[in-house]
Amino acid sequence: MRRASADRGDVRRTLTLVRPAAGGVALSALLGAGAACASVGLLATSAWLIARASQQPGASALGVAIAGVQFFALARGLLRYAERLAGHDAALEALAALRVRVYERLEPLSPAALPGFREGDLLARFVHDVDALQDLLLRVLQPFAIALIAGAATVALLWWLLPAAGAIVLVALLLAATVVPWLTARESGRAPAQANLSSVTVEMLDGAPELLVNGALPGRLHTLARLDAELTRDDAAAARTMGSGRALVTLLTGLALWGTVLVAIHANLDPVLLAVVALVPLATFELVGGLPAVTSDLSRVRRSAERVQAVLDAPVPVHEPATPHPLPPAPVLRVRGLKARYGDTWVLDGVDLDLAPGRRVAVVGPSGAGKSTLAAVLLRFLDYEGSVTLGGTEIHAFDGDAVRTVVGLVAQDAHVFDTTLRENLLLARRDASEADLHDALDRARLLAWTDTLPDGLATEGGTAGHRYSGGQRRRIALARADLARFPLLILDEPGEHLDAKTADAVVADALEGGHGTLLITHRLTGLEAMDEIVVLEAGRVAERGTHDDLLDRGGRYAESWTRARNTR
Ligand SMILES: Nc1ncnc2c1ncn2[C@@H]1O[C@H](COP(=O)(O)OP(=O)(O)OP(=O)(O)O)[C@@H](O)[C@H]1O
Repeated sequence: MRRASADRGDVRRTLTLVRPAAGGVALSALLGAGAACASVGLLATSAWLIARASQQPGASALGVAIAGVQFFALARGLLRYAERLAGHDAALEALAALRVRVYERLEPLSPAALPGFREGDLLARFVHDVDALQDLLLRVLQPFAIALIAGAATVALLWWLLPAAGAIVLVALLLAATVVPWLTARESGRAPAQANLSSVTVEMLDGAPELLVNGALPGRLHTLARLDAELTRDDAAAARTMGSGRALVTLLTGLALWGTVLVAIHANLDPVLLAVVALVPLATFELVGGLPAVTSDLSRVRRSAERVQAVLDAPVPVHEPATPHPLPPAPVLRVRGLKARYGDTWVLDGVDLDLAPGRRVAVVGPSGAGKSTLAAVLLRFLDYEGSVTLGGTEIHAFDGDAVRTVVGLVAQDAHVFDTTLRENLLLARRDASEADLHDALDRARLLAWTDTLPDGLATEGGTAGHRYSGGQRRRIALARADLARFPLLILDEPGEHLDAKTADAVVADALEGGHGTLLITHRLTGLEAMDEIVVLEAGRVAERGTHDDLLDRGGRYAESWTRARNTR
């Protein structure tokens, strides 16, 4: 019960999101109702014309009816065309508004809070579920409104001709519009089943090499086949209930037709009008016949609304200011007593740090110490407590995107897009010239490699740049950061997954360029060049100083450094 009202709440909230399209939907429903009424009119005038013509009156007696048939036939076609146009226009407008809304919500979630959703599931929510929501307008609200208006018009016409016939059709229509959809209503499990299928497929494709090596692929394929069978079963069950619904409506239509004919005969109705009374309900029952599908669509839309609203309701990890402060001229970061958390778990507690152009700071510490979280705060991906100022102003007073024009990131898993090398570089600066690209590649030491590529910068890298080596991908990310010319740059594990020689070279090159550098690393080599090394442990600063200071102190850093040197 609580679930049903929560679903209704989600549908209602979805409706408020698509409110800009309300005018278009109302217009399209009116046009559709007009087309349905024209169908009723066409059937009525045709029935009258055929029945009257069989009595062989003069041509003048049929003139108006002939004009009526032409008018209704033409009006029906034109109105239906206009209805489709207006309806799809409104639905596409609503869809665009929804997609933008969901995307706007995903964007701030992506760096810190997306792990709450499985990748494929998120894709299904963004693509299938948002798509399904347009059906709320086109396949639920609109058909219902059209059936209501056209049904009322038919009953009114019949009531005027013969009240008993009007009453019979009214009862049959009410049964077809309420009891039949209620009988055939079923919970649609399509959205979750489709999301499961999508999650497992994405995960399987991403982890294909590991699954193959560990012999786990057959198991995954089996799961995939089971989920696929579930989806097929759900679709088949939906088709069966829909078929039963349609059969019940057909039965009601037949009974209503017999009923109207019998009462018309009993009332000694004029034979010409009897033909009209017998045929007119057909057009309306055709519309009502679609209502069982509407309830099944509504159930599907509810599931999708619930899933989309879950994304929209996910807590935002960072709050943007209502009126952002303009960026300061001096890109100087000052961190004092910084605390940060995920949910209720604090992962940074009392961190101090200073970063300015030309200054090099390394943050080292064991896995889970909070190094990447510190980067997330400085990049405005995560809210914080304590103080983090940029040019003297708290960074939460600036727009997050503006902060990220000052503080750049070369992430541990920097993404290389499935496009050309040139496009991957231009991501950092759209207006970069060939000379700029050349210089950036040179500084990232990629030129010797790119010069050997037959297609040069037009070389495609494949999915996530898998046609490049790990070192090349890392250097592409460095070249991108170089092009963007960030005054302050965070390098998150630039040497990770690279052999020691390549890693040392990448780190050394990354420090060049005059920008302020925050180097996050496990590797303790090459840190002699840093102005300060901050050792984080469980979110707190355990030690800080230069490489020599820390070695002299003989603490945690000196211990780790000596151990690392001995294993080299
Ligand atoms: N998005 C997240 N949601 C919840 N907890 C998180 C999230 N990201 C990190 N954590 C937790 O916060 C703590 C600090 O993680 P963080 O990634 O900052 O550590 P790290 O020092 O960068 O580790 P590593 O060196 O392994 O990358 C860890 O306990 C981690 O499990």
